[in-house]
Amino acid sequence: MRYLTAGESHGPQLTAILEGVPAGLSLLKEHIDVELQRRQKGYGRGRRMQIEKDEARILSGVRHGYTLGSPITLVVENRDWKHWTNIMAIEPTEEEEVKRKVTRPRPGHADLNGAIKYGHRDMRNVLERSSARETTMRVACGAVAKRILAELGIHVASHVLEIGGVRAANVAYESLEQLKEVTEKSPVRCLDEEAAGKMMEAIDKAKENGDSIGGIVEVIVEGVPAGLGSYVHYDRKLDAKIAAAIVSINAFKGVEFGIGFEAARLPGSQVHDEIIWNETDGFRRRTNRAGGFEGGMTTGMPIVVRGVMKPIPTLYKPLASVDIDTKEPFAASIERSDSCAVPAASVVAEAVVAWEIASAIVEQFGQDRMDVIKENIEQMRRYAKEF
Ligand SMILES: Cc1cc2nc3c(=O)[nH]c(=O)nc-3n(C[C@H](O)[C@H](O)[C@H](O)COP(=O)(O)O)c2cc1C
Ligand SMILES: C=C(O[C@@H]1CC(C(=O)O)=C[C@@H](OP(=O)(O)O)[C@H]1O)C(=O)O
Repeated sequence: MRYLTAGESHGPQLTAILEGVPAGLSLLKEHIDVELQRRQKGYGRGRRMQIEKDEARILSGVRHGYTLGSPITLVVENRDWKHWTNIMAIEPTEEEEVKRKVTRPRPGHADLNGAIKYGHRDMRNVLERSSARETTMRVACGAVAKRILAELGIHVASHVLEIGGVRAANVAYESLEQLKEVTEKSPVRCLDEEAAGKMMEAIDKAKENGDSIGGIVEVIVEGVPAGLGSYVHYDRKLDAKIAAAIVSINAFKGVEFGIGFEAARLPGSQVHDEIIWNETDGFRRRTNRAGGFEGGMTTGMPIVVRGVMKPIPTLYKPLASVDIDTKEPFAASIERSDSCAVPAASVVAEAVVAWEIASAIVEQFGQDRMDVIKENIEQMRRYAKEF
């Protein structure tokens, strides 16, 4: 499966075309809208999220509630477009252009590199597309992937582990259902209520100071059979694909699986997961420090992947920059901005991970039909149990 997204942040709409989604998947607009709304929540976001009410329209590839196997087109309207029509669609006079042009690149955003790469003297032509508004469509595509996974008994959830240096305690959760219940109620999508309060304080403080903060999110996937992905080529390793998907999210700079970077500091005896066997479950691991991957393939244990999000680049107290026209030093331009988008980004992380896993399943277990995929995956599960 693959998808492309299109659309400017302040243009009329966002579009995604999804290719290779199997036929016979039950898919309703509501399945997508629930996920879009989850992405819009989260403490620390700016005023834009009060303007937008993201909902999807399904324009192709679905009939009477089921996918057809043909390309699926999804669109989401930008409500903010009506405030930006002038700037986005009407050609300015020379005088207006000088006033409107964005010429002061923000450190940490795509402005300067994008302007150099595409030859734009008005960096609005860069920021419109480099904006994380695009993650709306990644969540829409992820919602379709989650529908595939749910039909196969595979479930995805996420939570926020850290914001601005405040770390959640290792709160054990009973099940993914319970984890979802708690995180959906938390304004910062955190399992640890006490830490959540401190995270919100840290966000308030950053905002007051005209600053921004980042954090760490964790995505967990349960029910994935062993042997998904492959060790035979670099580009068939599923953990590598997931790592790329996480780092492709705007402002994500690092990724780890299981105990992650901690593995560098521990001896092998405390890193690798011992193999056990019993009649009912077949092979399992005693622990899951590997986070569900060995050799680019799933182990059958839950997938646990974390992503690091840097602080938002747009600061109300802007950093030093240089005007690209005058070459004079200036404070970078101030665009309306979030102070922290880590909770929202955890929903995006879920979506991109779900997409990679669903794609690997469709590729490995029969590409065209949901019923065939279901049968094949059940057969693989039986085979692994009896192995
Ligand atoms: C959900 C979400 C919301 C974001 N909101 C903002 C924002 O309001 N202002 C901003 O400057 N950057 C925001 N970002 C981050 C930028 O889009 C990102 O830093 C920029 O595209 C540069 O890419 P890079 O940080 O991956 O190098 C957001 C990111 C995400 C995931
Ligand atoms: C619009 C979204 O996020 C935007 C991501 C973003 C950026 O630079 O990445 C900048 C802000 O855009 P604006 O200047 O219009 O407020 C965020 O609001 C969204 O998540 O839907």
